[in-house]
Amino acid sequence: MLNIQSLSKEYGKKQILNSVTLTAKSGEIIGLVGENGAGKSTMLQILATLSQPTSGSISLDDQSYKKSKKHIRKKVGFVGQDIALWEEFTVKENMVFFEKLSWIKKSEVELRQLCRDMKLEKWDETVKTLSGGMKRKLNLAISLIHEPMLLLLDEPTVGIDLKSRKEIGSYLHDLAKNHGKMIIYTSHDMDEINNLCERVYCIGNDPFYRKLLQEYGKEPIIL
Ligand SMILES: Nc1ncnc2c1ncn2[C@@H]1O[C@H](COP(=O)(O)OP(=O)(O)OP(=O)(O)O)[C@@H](O)[C@H]1O
Repeated sequence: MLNIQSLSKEYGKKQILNSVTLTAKSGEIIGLVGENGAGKSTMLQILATLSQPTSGSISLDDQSYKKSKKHIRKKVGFVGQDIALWEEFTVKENMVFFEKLSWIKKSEVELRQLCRDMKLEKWDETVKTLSGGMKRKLNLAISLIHEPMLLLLDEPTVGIDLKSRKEIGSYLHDLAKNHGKMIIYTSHDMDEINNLCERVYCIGNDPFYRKLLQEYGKEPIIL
């Protein structure tokens, strides 16, 4: 269970997140929408322990973010908007490198299967020769090596072709429903959010997003 209580974030005098309270259970996929600059990435970065909230508390499976950062990091997978890969290494070398940093060990066969699950077959190709979408698939595969229980995905499918998006969506759905992962997902693609997420939160009380969510038959939940 992820438990976020009265979470606020300010940058200087600018309030980005204002007393956010939200809980998520194993198997849930939660969508975050909102205009550019609303605070979606800020929220994910805090949940990934990469940024500190100004106030409020977070716990994952009753472990406090404040007290157990090291343990929390073992349970969280994060795919940020920026691609973070070794460009001169092959796909395989990137997977093996990040596996070495992981607390869960994986064989080469398992690492290759993770890439296949993301519809990435280019095992021996240098990352710099891959397309943007392929790099995103590799980033996603890397985020799953340590089998996180909470997966934070910040616009993970930007640039990924429609067929692969659909397949990755099914894979994420399976991860949540059959393997008990919690997933928090941001995207500007409302169809994607609508298909994947049972609960959708709007960051910032913007009438445009309230209306959009209603049009999609989602109860708008405002943060
Ligand atoms: N390190 C920082 N210092 C100061 N302000 C910041 C910092 N990081 C983000 N911000 C500001 O916080 C606000 C929220 O940014 P954030 O990246 O979370 O928005 P977002 O909803 O993810 O936007 P987008 O849809 O464009 O990705 C923005 O106004 C941004 O300028």
